Amino acid sequence: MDHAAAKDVLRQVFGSDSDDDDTKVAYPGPSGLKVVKGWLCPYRQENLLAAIAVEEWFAGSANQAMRFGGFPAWAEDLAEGIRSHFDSEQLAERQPLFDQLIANKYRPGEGLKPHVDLMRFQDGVAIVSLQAAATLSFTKGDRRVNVLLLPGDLLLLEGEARYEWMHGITAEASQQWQDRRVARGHRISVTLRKLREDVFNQTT
Ligand SMILES: O=C(O)CCC(=O)C(=O)O
Ligand SMILES: [Fe+2]
Repeated sequence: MDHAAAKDVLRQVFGSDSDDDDTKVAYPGPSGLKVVKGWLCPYRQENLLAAIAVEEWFAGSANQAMRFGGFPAWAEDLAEGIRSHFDSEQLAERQPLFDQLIANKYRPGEGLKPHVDLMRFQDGVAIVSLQAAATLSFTKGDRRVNVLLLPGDLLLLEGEARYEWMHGITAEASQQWQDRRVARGHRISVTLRKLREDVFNQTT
C-alpha cells in the first residue's frame, strides 16, 4: 500500500475531519495548545513504532520508559521535526530543544490522571500520538476542553496550556467525540520535554 492509500484507510478508520495533513488546530480553550493533525504519515508512524520496539522499553509489563539526554538518532530526528511548529522564537532556537523523552503505553481503556507536567521541565512540551485514538481532556476550574488525538497527531503545549491547565485521559473503553463513539485501543505516546537548566545542573 502506498502512503496515499494508507492515509485514506486511516482516514476511513478514524474519520479524520481534516483534508490537510499538516493542519494546525487551535482550540478555543487554553492558549498555547496546538495540534498538528496527521503530523506523521502512516509510514513514519510505523517506523517510529518499530524504533520504539527495538529499544525494548515495553518488555515485560513496563508501561513507561524514560530517556534523559543522549537520544537515539530516531529521537533526534523526531525532535528536530517538531521545532518549527512551536510559536515562540525562544523555543524555535532552543538547543537542544528537548533532553527528555518518555514513551507511555496504554492498554485499551486505560487512563491518565489529570496533571500539570512537573515544574522541573521548561515550557514547550510535545506529545506524539501513535497506534490508537484517545481524547485528552484539558481542565481549569470548571472549564474543560476535549482534544481528540489520532495516530500521527502532534500536540504542543506552551504557556497557559502547559502551566495553567491540567491534562488527562479518562479511563473508559470508548469515548464520545462529537456525534460518535471512538473505541480506545492499545495506544503509545511519546512525550518530549526539556529539563530546567538549574535542575539539570543539580543532577550532573
Ligand atoms: O499520553 C499522552 O497523550 C499524554 C502524556 C502526558 O501527559 C505526559 O507524559 O505527561
Ligand atoms: Fe502530561
